[in-house]
Amino acid sequence: MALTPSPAAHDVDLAVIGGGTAGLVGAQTAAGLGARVVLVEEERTGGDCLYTGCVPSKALLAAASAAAQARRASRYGVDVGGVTVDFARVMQHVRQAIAHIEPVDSPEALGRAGVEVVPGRAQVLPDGSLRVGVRTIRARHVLVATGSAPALPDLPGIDGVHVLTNENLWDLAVLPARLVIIGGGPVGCELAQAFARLGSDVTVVHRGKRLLPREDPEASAVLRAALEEDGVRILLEHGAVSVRGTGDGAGDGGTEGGLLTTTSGEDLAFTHLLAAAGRTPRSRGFGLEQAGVELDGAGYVVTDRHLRTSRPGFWASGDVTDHPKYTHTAGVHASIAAGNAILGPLRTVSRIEPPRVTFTDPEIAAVGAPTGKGGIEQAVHHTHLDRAVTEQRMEGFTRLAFDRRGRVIGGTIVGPRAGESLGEVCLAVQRKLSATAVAGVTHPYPTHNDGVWNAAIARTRTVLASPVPKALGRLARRVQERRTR
Ligand SMILES: Cc1cc2nc3c(=O)[nH]c(=O)nc-3n(C[C@H](O)[C@H](O)[C@H](O)COP(=O)(O)OP(=O)(O)OC[C@H]3O[C@@H](n4cnc5c(N)ncnc54)[C@H](O)[C@@H]3O)c2cc1C
Ligand SMILES: NC(=O)c1ccc[n+]([C@@H]2O[C@H](COP(=O)([O-])OP(=O)(O)OC[C@H]3O[C@@H](n4cnc5c(N)ncnc54)[C@H](O)[C@@H]3O)[C@@H](O)[C@H]2O)c1
Repeated sequence: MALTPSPAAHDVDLAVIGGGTAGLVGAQTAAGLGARVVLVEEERTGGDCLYTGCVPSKALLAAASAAAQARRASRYGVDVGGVTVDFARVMQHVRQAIAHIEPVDSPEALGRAGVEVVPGRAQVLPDGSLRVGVRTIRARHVLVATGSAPALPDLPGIDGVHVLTNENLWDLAVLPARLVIIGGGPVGCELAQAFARLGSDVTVVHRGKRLLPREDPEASAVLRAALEEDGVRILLEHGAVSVRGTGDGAGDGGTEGGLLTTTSGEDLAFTHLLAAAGRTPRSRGFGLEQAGVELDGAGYVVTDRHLRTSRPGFWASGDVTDHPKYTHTAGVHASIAAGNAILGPLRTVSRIEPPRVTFTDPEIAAVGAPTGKGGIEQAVHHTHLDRAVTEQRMEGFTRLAFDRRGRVIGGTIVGPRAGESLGEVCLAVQRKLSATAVAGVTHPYPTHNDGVWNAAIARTRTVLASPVPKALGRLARRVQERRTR
């Protein structure tokens, strides 16, 4: 959405720098509490999630999934015929999804919520005020919500080729013929599957031992098999060493082709190269450090549990901090930071590892304590999940982690729409529900979400079969027998 300059200069309660998810939620939270709020945005409100992250990537995956489902329909006895992908229309669908959501994040919507949007780049002055163009904003509190940018691997030759990132990918007019992706994290995996299913020849070069290294190892293995079934070539424990442009892929928005040399000495030819190798915080170049806001070694804004920075009156949330980089985390943390700024430091960030979903097929969904690390766990493999059987989608599993008191402290679900089933595990973890409590709730049959119920029931049975509950059961029976004598 285009921004138009606003003239007035006045003091406010909260100035927000950045109009992505964190900035939008922080500004609206403070305005909802009756505060006078301005939000400074240098490009367009909506941020990464709307324009270059969650929304376009999920829209692309939806198109890719349609292609994959059509190709695989014959497993159900349904023959669809040849599948053709019209990439221009796929990208039109992606833009339509963005356009549908855009008004919600627009300066007009913010204005209606009581937030004044100031277009331009905020510069923090040593006295803590902000300069935006010719305007100076003196705010009682400042929320830094400037997000992160894609990290470009520092490789010899990389300056000589056009590198795709999540920022410029959405300008592609032609489907990449040979796409090499550096990185096997969430961005690399989601986009590898999307492009492979749309018809690109995709190779992922990942230096870790497994894809999604932060998730359950079995989830990584299932995902690897799924991507390979889609035709993705996966090189694990492989780094990129250098890049050389060859010009082969020219003709698509100036993108050149080239060769990427890996640590094993292999030359991978590409028409398009995508960097999905992590993020860099946008914390430098606008006066934060000079104003006394401490950054860590990687450049993230250092915050305490109330999301205060080292400079009094300055708060931070979202990707610019060292917290997990998800839209929901950015939003929740921004709401905490803005509320604390206006009402006093009442709320702290949760210590629970936040929910996360990698939207591949199958989806990899997890929350709380990591699973697959050998704690108290209960797994249900989806060969025993009737809905998965009916859809021939039995490759996944549901694994719950428990503490010594039998409470759910984490879970991983791998399967179709696993992200939708994760909500219940989030509730159980957040509210410290026991396996017995989850097992005691009637769930509809047959659903993918049954995996959570079945795991809780299996755990409850295991606990009941252990010596102490058995002895208690015997004791209760004896008491009843005596009473009835
Ligand atoms: C490809 C991809 C897919 C993703 N998919 C998901 C997903 O499915 N689910 C999920 O939960 N998360 C997902 N994420 C992560 C999610 O997008 C981010 O965690 C989230 O957008 C971070 O929001 P933010 O507000 O911190 O930053 P941003 O959205 O980056 O917003 C920061 C804003 O600050 C502005 N800005 C920066 N500096 C200044 C300045 N000095 N003055 C004025 N303005 C400034 C920028 O222009 C920008 O608009 C994905 C990320 C990527 C890259
Ligand atoms: N569905 C979602 O919620 C979703 C989707 C996409 C992104 N995100 C967020 O965005 C963040 C960034 O994602 P990402 O995938 O770019 O980063 P990441 O840090 O999660 O993963 C990048 C991977 O690339 C590997 N790598 C880095 N440099 C390399 C090199 N030179 N050669 C080979 N491998 C290399 C790293 O070992 C790492 O595991 C994520 O942490 C996540 O929070 C979320």
